[in-house]
Amino acid sequence: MSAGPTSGAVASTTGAAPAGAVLLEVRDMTVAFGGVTAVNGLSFDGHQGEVLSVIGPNGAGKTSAFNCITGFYKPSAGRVLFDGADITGQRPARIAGRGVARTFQNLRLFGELTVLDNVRAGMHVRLRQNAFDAILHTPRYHRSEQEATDEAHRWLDFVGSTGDRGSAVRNLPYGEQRRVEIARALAREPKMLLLDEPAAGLNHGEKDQLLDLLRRISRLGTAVVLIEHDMGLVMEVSERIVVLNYGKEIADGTPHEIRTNPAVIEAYLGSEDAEARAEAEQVAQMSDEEIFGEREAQS
Ligand SMILES: Nc1ncnc2c1ncn2[C@@H]1O[C@H](COP(=O)(O)OP(=O)(O)OP(=O)(O)O)[C@@H](O)[C@H]1O
Repeated sequence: MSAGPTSGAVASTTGAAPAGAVLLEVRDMTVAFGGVTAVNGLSFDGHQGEVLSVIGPNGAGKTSAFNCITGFYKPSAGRVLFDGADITGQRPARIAGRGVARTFQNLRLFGELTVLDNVRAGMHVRLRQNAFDAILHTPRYHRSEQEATDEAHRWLDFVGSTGDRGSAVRNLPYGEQRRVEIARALAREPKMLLLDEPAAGLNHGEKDQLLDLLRRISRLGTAVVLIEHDMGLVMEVSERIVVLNYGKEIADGTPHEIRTNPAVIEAYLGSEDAEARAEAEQVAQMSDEEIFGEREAQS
């Protein structure tokens, strides 16, 4: 078993592919629910070590696309390739085993389990234990359990979790629970991490911490794919942005290209959804210096 974030083990698990290599290939993906076509012929790539955001007004098909990539839905048509392998329609556990981890729009932690056990649950697939070890509690089993506990602590440190790690996770404030969910996903040492609206419900300070965390995850060599409505965060953290509207991709480019793309502005401003219009206004009011200056200063 690897030794967690402080050892640099995560970067090594991202495989031999060179930085920037294509990791995820979504090809002509369609997702239909009865009469509703949630995703309509979507194609995009995700690259190793990249922060990619998928944005679009409510109902644009972002979560449905995530669900297909991670095996929670089967696409009605099209293919998903990850790290060169066709994963279309595979079960979530199989896809996770290939190095794809995710978090959910609505938290999916084991509420009654401790914070520590929630994170340890994220790494059980990697533990070198067999039934023999587990039943007889062999020295190898104890060693492996201790290593898992140590590693869970390191991931919780990494995400900046400060809550009581021995208490039930449901007792933690919401922002803390979000961090624990990310720690659990990272404990799988994924090649790619998909985050569905990680800033939802966070206060200003927590969003700043999330921005910093996303950058640190990216520096580990893990590709990050983000669904997010907070346009300030999206513009600041993303290397590339894919924009969906009514299930179709309407743009794919850098934050600057997306911010000035007339089709994107129209999709947001033309939306009946007040939240989407507010997002568009938020971005329109930001200057390039405001969005990119801080990033350049830190890079
Ligand atoms: N399980 C489902 N059954 C039926 N319709 C669904 C299902 N999941 C999503 N849809 C529909 O598919 C469309 C796309 O939904 P989806 O949740 O993927 O959009 P989204 O871009 O993630 O939206 P949001 O930003 O609000 O989370 C919507 O019209 C939605 O009502």
